Amino acid sequence: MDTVQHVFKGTFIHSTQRCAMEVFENHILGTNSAGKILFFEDAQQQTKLAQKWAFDESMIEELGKNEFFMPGMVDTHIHAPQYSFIGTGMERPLLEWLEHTTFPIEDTYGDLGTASNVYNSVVRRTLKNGTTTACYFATIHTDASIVLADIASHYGQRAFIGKICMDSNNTYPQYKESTEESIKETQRFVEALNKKKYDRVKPIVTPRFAVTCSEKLLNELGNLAEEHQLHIQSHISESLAEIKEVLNQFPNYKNYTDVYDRNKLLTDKTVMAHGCHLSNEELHVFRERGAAISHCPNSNISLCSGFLDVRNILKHKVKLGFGTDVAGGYSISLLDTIRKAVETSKILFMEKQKRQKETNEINKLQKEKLDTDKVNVNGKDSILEMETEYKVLSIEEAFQLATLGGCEALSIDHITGNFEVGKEFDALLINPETTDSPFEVFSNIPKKDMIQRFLYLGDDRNIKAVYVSGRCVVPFPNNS
Ligand SMILES: O=c1[nH]c(=O)c2nc[nH]c2[nH]1
Ligand SMILES: [Zn+2]
Repeated sequence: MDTVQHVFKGTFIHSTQRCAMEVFENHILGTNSAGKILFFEDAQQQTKLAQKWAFDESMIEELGKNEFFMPGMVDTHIHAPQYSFIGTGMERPLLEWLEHTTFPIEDTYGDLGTASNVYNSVVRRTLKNGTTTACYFATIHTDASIVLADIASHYGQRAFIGKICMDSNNTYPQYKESTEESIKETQRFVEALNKKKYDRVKPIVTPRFAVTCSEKLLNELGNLAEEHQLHIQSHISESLAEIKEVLNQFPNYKNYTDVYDRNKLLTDKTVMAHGCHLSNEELHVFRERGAAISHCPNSNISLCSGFLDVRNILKHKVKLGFGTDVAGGYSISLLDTIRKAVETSKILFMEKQKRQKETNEINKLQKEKLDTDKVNVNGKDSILEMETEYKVLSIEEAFQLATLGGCEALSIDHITGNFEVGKEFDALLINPETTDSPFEVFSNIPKKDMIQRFLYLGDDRNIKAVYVSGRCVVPFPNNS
């Protein structure tokens, strides 16, 4: 029989595919030595569960009155080396920002000391802020990318690590590799990570974006991913200038999505960052392939790239997770992403409302004109089509996307993402009443309101502990 490792009692919140947020008060959850959830039931079943699973009731860890567990958050898109310049240099649009800020700094990561220092910081900082799974871009340097994998594994973060591939760079030519080198080094990187047999760290094939990749490179990377059944990540349709560049570089392709799709880079293990300007036709292809989008609202605003219409992505049933996109995004916290995603959706809502009002007014004038002129021929064609009702992304839906949604996007939702029995326990213990909490909990506040307040106002001071696969990884052990 499974040995019980932890038993927690108190309030738990999580999402399922059908329900954005479920709150379970007075519940009891047990994990085994493999970090999997053995039981999750009403605490009235405590004695029965203790007998069934042969644990002593004195081992139960009881949560404080307003404390609760939530699933760990999933950052589906983050650039580890860019953490060194987070919060600076965002006055330029994407392509200029890459040329002037990003490429020159990433180019220095051939130095393992630099890499080790920054990668230690970014893994610690993300974990402390509740990122239990991170999907990282590193740089083109293979050995430094292996260092990132070692560090993520050392701290117990669940991670995908990508050694960046790019064989063309018109704006900063010293930062690139030859096509052959890029493929050979990706193979070496994948082999090195596989050899290490990490528990929860995996390689991910990472063409930077079509702008810095030749067709041959994209093609070979697609073959490699197919042969070894690997995950894939890249960027797509982030800014209009980028799309123009891609259409110029790849004249024989129908659109940006087609460039990745015809090179086998759009699979059910693919996560593409941004997608702000994807057409509905392209979203259909995403849906058919089972490929995911990483929504990075902080970066989309910071680099003035565009607004992603989350509602339209969900309507097309494309898998969707959240990304901080550090350092195009200036915050490593997914709580910030949750807020920016809701705000972006509200901005789109207001824009649509304004358009609807104007459409109404035009239609009214048009109708009056038709009536007075008694013009009937094709009269209906003059009436503008009304937008159907637009529903703003709720804070609960944003919570769902930051947790279970991220796991779906990375195709690990069968492993973790909520508190279903059998899944690995990736979780955050939240204390809304910690002494230096950035918000107050007044007495008798309803639980749902307190949770909302944490999502809008909380930060790492409220994250008392972080668990990945049942192992407590924050607070950090004394010697690490
Ligand atoms: O936000 C972004 N950050 C990057 O580093 C990058 N590279 C290509 N496209 C990109 N977009
Ligand atoms: Zn990015």
